[in-house]
Amino acid sequence: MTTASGSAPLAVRNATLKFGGVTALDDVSITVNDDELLAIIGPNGAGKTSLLNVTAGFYRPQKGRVELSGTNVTGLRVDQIARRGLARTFQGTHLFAGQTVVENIMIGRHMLMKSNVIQAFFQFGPVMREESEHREAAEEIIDFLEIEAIRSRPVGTLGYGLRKRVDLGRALAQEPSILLMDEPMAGMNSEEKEDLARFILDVREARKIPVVLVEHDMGVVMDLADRIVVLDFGRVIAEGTPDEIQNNPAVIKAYLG
Ligand SMILES: Nc1ncnc2c1ncn2[C@@H]1O[C@H](COP(=O)(O)OP(=O)(O)OP(=O)(O)O)[C@@H](O)[C@H]1O
Repeated sequence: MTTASGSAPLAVRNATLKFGGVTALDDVSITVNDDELLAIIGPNGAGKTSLLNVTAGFYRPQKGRVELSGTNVTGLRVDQIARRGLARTFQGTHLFAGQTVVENIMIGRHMLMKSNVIQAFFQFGPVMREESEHREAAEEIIDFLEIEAIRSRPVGTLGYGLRKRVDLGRALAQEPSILLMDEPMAGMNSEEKEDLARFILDVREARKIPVVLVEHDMGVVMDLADRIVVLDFGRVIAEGTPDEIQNNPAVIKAYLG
């Protein structure tokens, strides 16, 4: 399935990324279709985070390209790609520990704000209206993620599972058309994993956006993914449904070494 324009929401085409002598990605191509959850798995050092970083504009591949709905975005800055609808959550979290939950979620909204300081000076009314619309959107996300009780707490005082949920809230506040999640379950206990898995399913239901999930927890991957791409030593070694991947000899070999 593709968008109305006939292009997939995200395509990475023949990306090669090298760090000195290390080839992190070697001619990697992936396509993410409308409304699907694509998981990217592979042993440590396989290139999963590098692939997300190339996609989000943190790294520019030496070869290949990244397309969002058919538009080449290779070489654009991270914020330019984010404004084109790509949001991500991070390994660990990228939140401001001293700021409250609401403030951190509002940071995601700022990406969308039209007003600048000069407008704020001359056009108080419209700017206030815009600000209040963004506050309302942030409040909806807080409801959706069931974090009302902690809305005024500094993020640094929260446990890991809740911080990850706020990070998801910050990403959703950007109103993305595609969401990348980098090892969201790492460091979580099983209850926190179940909670986050439920929210990922809810996001898909409510927003109808594709999600790209890099994750080591195979139980989570097999439960959530529509399709899986397997990387090993920077190359795609398999691609298929969870059933196909679990029975793929090349995948079993990569994991068992
Ligand atoms: N900034 C960097 N500088 C140098 N080498 C890097 C850098 N980032 C990644 N690499 C190397 O690129 C390769 C792929 O790393 P990457 O982090 O993408 O793998 P990964 O599959 O995400 O691993 P993990 O599951 O351990 O997070 C590794 O050999 C890694 O050491």
